[in-house]
Amino acid sequence: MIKFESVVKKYPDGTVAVNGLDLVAPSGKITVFVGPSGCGKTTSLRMINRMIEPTSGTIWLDDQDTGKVDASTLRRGIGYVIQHAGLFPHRTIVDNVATVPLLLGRDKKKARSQAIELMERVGLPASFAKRYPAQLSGGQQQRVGVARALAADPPVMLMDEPFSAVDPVVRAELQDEFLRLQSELGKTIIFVTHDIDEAVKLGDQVAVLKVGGTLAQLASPATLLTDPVDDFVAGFVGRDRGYRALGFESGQLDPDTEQTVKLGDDAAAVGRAARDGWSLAVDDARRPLGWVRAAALAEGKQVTPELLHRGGTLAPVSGSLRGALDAALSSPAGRGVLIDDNGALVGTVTASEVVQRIESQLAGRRNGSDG
Ligand SMILES: Nc1ncnc2c1ncn2[C@@H]1O[C@H](COP(=O)(O)OP(=O)(O)OP(=O)(O)O)[C@@H](O)[C@H]1O
Repeated sequence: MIKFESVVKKYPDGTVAVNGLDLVAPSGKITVFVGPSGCGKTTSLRMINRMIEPTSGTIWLDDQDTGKVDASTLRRGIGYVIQHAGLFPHRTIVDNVATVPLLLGRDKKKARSQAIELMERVGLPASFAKRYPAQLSGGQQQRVGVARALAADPPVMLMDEPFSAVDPVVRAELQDEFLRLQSELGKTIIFVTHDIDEAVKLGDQVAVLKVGGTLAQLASPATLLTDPVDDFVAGFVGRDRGYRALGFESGQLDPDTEQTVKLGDDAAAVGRAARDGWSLAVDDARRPLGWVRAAALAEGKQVTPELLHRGGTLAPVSGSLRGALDAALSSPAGRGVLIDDNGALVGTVTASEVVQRIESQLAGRRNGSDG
C-alpha cells in the first residue's frame, strides 16, 4: 500500500505542484494518476521514490515512512518506467534489462539468463538480446523498459506515461500485455497518464488531479464515467461516457442459435441457413469467419473467403455489454456474434436485445438504489 498524507510540494520558485494530497493506492492494484498538463502527476509520482522530496506531509509505503528510509534502499523495492523507456543507448538489450541485478553485483550469467526470460515475458524474442536500443521500434523499447523495471522483482512499480510515445495500435497492444502481466504479477502500481481512456482501461482506481495539485476525484473507472463529482471531472472524462461506461457492464445475454455454413457449402445450403438474407460462415472449430449474403451466391456457386463480409466485430459472451452492442451494430446481418473463450461461436444477439438487457439492468439498479 502507498499512502499520501497531506502531501505538499512547493518548488523553490514558489510553484505549488501538489497541494495537500491524500490518497491510498492499495497493494496489488493499479492506481492511475490522470489530469491536465501541469496538475502535478509526475511530481506526485517522483515523491514516492524520493526523486523529489515533499515540502510537507508523509508518503507511507506499507508501514514505512518513506522520508525516513534511505533513498537507495527505498528505490531498490520500486521499479520505475518512463516515456521513451530511458534505455542506455550503448548497452545491449539484455544488459539494459539486467541493469539493476548487475548493479547489485549479481552473477552476470545468471542476471543475463533471467533478463532473457523477462524479455520473453513482455513479448520480446530472445534474439533481440544482443541488439542495441536504436535497433528496436518505439513499442519494443517500451517493452524493454518494462522488463528492466521488473528485473529486480520490485513489489511496487511507478510508471510515468510509459506508452504515450508510440502509435495507437502499438499502444493498445502494450496496454493489453501490461494488464495480462499484472494479472500474473499483482504489483502495486502507480501509473501516470494524461489520457483518460488509458486511465479507465488500466486503472483499478483512477485519481483525477486538477492544476494546482489537488485531487478532484478518486474512484473506480466505472464510477468516474457514471458519477463524476463536478463539472471539471465531467469535462475531463469527456463525451460518450454513458456508452463508454457500458464497457464495465457485463450482463447475461441469451443469444439466439445461429445456423451456420462452411467454406465450400453451396448456394442452397447458404439459403437454408440464412436469416434476413445473411448466413454466418464458421471454420471446423466453429470459429466465425464472416457473414455471407445469400443473394451474392449464384446458384451452383460455393462459399469462398472472398465472399465473406468481415465488418462485424466479435464479442466474448462473458464480456461487456458495450462489446455485444458493438458486435450487433457492426454486423451486416444485424446480428452480433458472441464467442466463447476459445473463439468458438455461442450464438447471436440483435442490438435491441442488448439494449433491452442494458435497460433492465440499469432499471434494476435505479430501483435498488431508490429503495
Ligand atoms: N523543478 C521545477 N521547478 C519549478 N516548477 C516545477 C518544477 N517541476 C515541475 N514544476 C511545475 O509543477 C507543476 C506540476 O508539474 P508536473 O510535472 O508534476 O505536472 P504533470 O501533471 O506531470 O504535467 P505533464 O502532464 O505536462 O507532464 C507544473 O506547473 C510545473 O511547471
